[in-house]
Order: sequence, then structure tokens, then C-alpha cells
Amino acid sequence: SQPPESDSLYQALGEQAGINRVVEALLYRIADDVRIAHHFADTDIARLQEKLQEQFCVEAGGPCEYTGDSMADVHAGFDLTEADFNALVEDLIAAMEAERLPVTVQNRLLQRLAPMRADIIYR
Ligand code: HEM
Repeated sequence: SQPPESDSLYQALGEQAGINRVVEALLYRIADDVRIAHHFADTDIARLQEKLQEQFCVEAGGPCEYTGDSMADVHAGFDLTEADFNALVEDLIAAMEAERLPVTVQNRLLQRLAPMRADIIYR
């Protein structure tokens, strides 16, 4: 997807430090989420954390570069379902809620990630 035209979402998320807190909270929620935690059993979580921090920064219009692999390549072979995807989105919302981010800000980040859905499920 195209990068956003401004960094206002990046600012609203609390810049890189705020994004990093959301990513950390998300990873804890995933680890505790019996619906999807098993998918991450063989994952290098430190790498995942770093790539998510970069990706959310880029999507929010921040001064970052995403150095991870494409969403299609990364998720290929996991055969993820809509239910898996929705579970992760729920965990992300809960993480943003815990960081007391306004719903309008939450929704702007979710809107940026939503187009990736087709590259992530049933791969
Ligand atoms: C908006 C939704 C999602 C986004 C933005 C996203 C983003 C990412 C990113 C950035 C990476 C790291 C890429 C890299 O290492 O180069 C990754 C890896 C991974 N994602 Fe997702 N993901 C999403 C949904 C999901 C869902 C729903 C699942 C499963 C329930 C999932 C499972 C995984 C796993 C297991 C890995 C690690 C793969 C490996 O160990 O090689 N992802 N994802």
C-alpha cells in the first residue's frame, strides 16, 4: 500500500516510543491468546518485534524503513484463517486500549493494516 502523506498518525501514536509500547503489549497478548499463540511457536520473537516496530512506524508515516519480508512471503504456509486474522486484530485493539490511545487513533492504524489482510490469510 502507499505510504501515508503525513506523519500525524505517527505523532498521535506517541512516535517510536509509543509504537514500541503498543508492539510489546501486542506480543504479550498474542502469547496469552490460545486461539493463535501456537502459530508463533517457532518464531524468533525478537525479530518479529523489531519488524513490527518498523512496519507500524512506516504505516503511521514515521521516519522509518521496513526491513522485513513481504506479508505474503512471511505468512505463506501458515494457512491463516479470517478467524486468526480477527483474533490478532482484537489483540492489537486491546494493546492500544491498554496504552490509552483514542479510538480514532486506533482506527487509523487499523485502516493502514487492513489492506494487508489479503496477503496474510489462506497463504
Ligand atoms: C494485520 C495483521 C498482521 C500484520 C501487520 C503482520 C505483520 C507481520 C510482520 C511484520 C512479521 C515479521 C516479518 C519478518 O520477519 O520479516 C510477521 C511475522 C509473522 N506473523 Fe504476522 N502479521 C499479521 C497477521 C498475522 C496473523 C493473523 C498471524 C497468525 C495468527 C500471524 C503470524 C505470524 C507469524 C507466525 C510470523 C513469524 C513467521 C516466522 O517465524 O517466520 N501474523 N507478521
